[in-house]
Amino acid sequence: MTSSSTVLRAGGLSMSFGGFQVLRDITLDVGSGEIVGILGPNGAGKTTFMNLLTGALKPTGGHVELLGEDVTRLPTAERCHRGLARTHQVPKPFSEMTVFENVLVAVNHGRTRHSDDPITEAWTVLEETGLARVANRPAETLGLLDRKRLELSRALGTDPKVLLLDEIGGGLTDREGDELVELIRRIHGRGVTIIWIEHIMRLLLEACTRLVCMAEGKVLADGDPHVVVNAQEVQVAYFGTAA
Ligand SMILES: Nc1ncnc2c1ncn2[C@@H]1O[C@H](COP(=O)(O)OP(=O)(O)OP(=O)(O)O)[C@@H](O)[C@H]1O
Repeated sequence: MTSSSTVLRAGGLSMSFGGFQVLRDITLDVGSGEIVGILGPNGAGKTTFMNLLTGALKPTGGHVELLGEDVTRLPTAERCHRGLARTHQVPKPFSEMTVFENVLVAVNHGRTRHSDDPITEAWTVLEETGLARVANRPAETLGLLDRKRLELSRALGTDPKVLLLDEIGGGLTDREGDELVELIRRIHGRGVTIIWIEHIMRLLLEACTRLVCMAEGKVLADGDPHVVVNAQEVQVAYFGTAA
């Protein structure tokens, strides 16, 4: 049974592509106010899992609950209106629009609550994510790091209750990584629950209250981040050898 503080629930989620089973019976409850990191080797099924949570893919088994309601059959846009936003591993902005316009679209069309002042709200997001300096540039002219910041900005523009991040830290310097952790903590401090898929373990250990390790489409370990990272089965799955 889902606890009253559970904001997102994967109930026995499975996914197959043709005869290839990518996810096997994944059950995960995410409570309000958690920052849950998800790590696992390439091909573990992390992005597929996120795609099932957001509705980009329909599961071959199991269900998804958002804020206590079954949303398994709802499309991505409807889940977004209910408070579930994501970033993509490969940024997907509206390329010919400016950075500001991209976020304005999110503010105007990604929320249930009508914004009385979408321009100020979009600007506030860009200031928070550090993109105000390039607000008037077409999105297609941004480098990779700013495209990732724009992914995050567009997600924040929808005013999410639950934010899913897919490898947003890749390619950052140590200092940029520190800034990202700080930003994610700030967003979390406003009451947003966060699920963060990432390969950079340092970032997850610094930011997350809980860590889940996936391998071969299953949850291998789930709990305190330092305990999970040091678990022998996680070391073997992730590094190929025990520490
Ligand atoms: N649309 C698809 N059709 C067929 N196979 C797919 C499809 N999407 C993903 N897969 C396969 O499912 C497996 C899991 O992929 P997924 O992208 O979810 O893994 P991941 O853990 O996110 O990996 P990475 O860390 O490399 O991003 C991989 O073997 C992948 O090739």
